[in-house]
Amino acid sequence: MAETHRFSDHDATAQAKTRLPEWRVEDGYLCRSYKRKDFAESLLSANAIGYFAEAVDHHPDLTVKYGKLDVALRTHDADSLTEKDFALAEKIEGLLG
Ligand SMILES: C[C@H](O)[C@H](O)[C@H]1CNC2=NC(N)=NC(=O)C2=N1
Repeated sequence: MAETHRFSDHDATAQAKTRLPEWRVEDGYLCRSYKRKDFAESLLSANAIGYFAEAVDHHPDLTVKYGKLDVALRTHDADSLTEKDFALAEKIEGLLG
């Protein structure tokens, strides 16, 4: 099944480059930082991501800062990056990018 395909670091980096040019693969996580106006906007964006994450039962690490939201995705069940991470990152990008 496509969703359980484990991407090697090399393939994940290639996927990110073509599908999600603003994202990077770092320490086994698919990551992006979004600039926001202030803390309230970072928190609002984190909540919007949370809504999607619950809907697909896949949960990014979110770090809410003043003016910045850090997003990091990994499929812990597979101990790897998988299609689930890229699919959710694309949804997040459509929402916040
Ligand atoms: C049982 C449940 O579906 C799993 O524990 C899900 C929940 N959310 C998850 N989120 C992330 N990021 N990785 C996972 O492997 C994961 N597993």
